[in-house]
Amino acid sequence: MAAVQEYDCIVIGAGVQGSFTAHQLAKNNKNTLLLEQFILPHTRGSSHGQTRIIRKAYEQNIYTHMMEECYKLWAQLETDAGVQLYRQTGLLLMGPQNNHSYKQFKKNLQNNKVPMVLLNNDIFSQQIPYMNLPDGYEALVDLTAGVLYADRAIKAVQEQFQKLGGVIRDKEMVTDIKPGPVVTVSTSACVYRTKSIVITAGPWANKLLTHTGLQLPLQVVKINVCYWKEKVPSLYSLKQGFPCFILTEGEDSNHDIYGLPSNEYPGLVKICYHMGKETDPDQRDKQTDRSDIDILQRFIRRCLPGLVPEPAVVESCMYTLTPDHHFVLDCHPSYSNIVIGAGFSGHGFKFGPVIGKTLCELSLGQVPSYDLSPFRIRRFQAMSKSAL
Ligand SMILES: Cc1cc2nc3c(=O)[nH]c(=O)nc-3n(C[C@H](O)[C@H](O)[C@H](O)COP(=O)(O)OP(=O)(O)OC[C@H]3O[C@@H](n4cnc5c(N)ncnc54)[C@H](O)[C@@H]3O)c2cc1C
Ligand SMILES: O=C(O)[C@@H]1CCCC=N1
Repeated sequence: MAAVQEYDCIVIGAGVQGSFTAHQLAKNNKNTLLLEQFILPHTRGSSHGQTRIIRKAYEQNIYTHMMEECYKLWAQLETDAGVQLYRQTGLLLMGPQNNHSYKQFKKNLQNNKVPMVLLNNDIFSQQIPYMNLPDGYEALVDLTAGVLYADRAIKAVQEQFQKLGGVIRDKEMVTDIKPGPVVTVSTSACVYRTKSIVITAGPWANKLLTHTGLQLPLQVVKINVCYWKEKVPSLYSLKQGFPCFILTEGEDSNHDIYGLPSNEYPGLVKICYHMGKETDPDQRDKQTDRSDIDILQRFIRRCLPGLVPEPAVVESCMYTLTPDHHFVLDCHPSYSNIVIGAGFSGHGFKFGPVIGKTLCELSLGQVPSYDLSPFRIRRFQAMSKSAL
């Protein structure tokens, strides 16, 4: 039988959040192990794929504030790794006139002096040809926004972690956690002992937390990641200057619709609905609901006449939603040496560097750089069922 191995810290889950957390711990001279259940890279969680939107446009000040530092940390990673991870495109935000959420986005951008432009109907048609602004909608552009090259980013941060002596073990599923002043972590291959653990297991968070007697009010949904063909190649391409976009609360939908310019698959534009149907993460492909695609087709027929209104490619990804769609960044209520990063609710990628820094601070018992009250577990109160 293999000897029990010891680490200062073990991070469980090598998606974007676990990878940045492990890197940050290694930067703080902690002997760190990053465990991943699947062979890396894989496409079965929430962090795979080539692109994600990065933006400062948020309704809540805390996110815009965190993004200030995130942009700097993304740039630092680009320099350290010698790869381009960010491409500025701007983010076109469209919302119904007098809509509370849209007004809040605008106000928050203005309060934070984020470079942006307001588009009236005439300017909209000049600046964003081949797109129709829905009747009664307003539009603005967050000029700081753009595309993150997601799969490159994860590879880069994992390589930086390993350069600092960090260890990644993939194809090693955590099967048990025994809390205590020293935590015992059992996997499909080994047993480890460590002073502290960080759980960044994405859609599997509650499955892992069972071992610690905690369940969070998380809902896992499958997202149909749809790519739509341009009728004329490059009409909506990154090279032609087409921006990322978000349509807040579409005319016939309760959730946002968002898109990125064609780039990763030439001639195909990624446009998705910001909600999906519930799934067990281990049974993702059994969830075959496509009602979101009907909503997207109606939107595309009305607003993007240069796209074929039938998805050319549909891939799968998962969101792990909290009831308020804010993250969980906290210590376990009963064990201060178990730190949890979960519930990134479909908008966590861009925050990876700051999430990593924050979870590392919690793990080291340091005062967090940000006010974490919106992200604390206690906000769920009655909802979180602690078996302790
Ligand atoms: C379609 C889609 C579009 C998105 N668009 C954007 C966007 O434009 N901008 C943005 O900022 N965000 C976006 N997001 C959200 C963002 O991608 C997620 O918030 C982020 O990837 C979550 O990362 P994570 O590390 O928490 O989870 P994951 O990436 O799922 O990582 C968790 C990891 O833990 C591993 N794991 C779980 N259980 C175990 C175990 N027992 N043992 C070992 N390993 C385990 C899993 O295999 C997995 O690799 C999008 C998400 C999706 C799905
Ligand atoms: O986080 C993002 O920017 C994207 C787009 C809006 C909905 C969710 N993810």
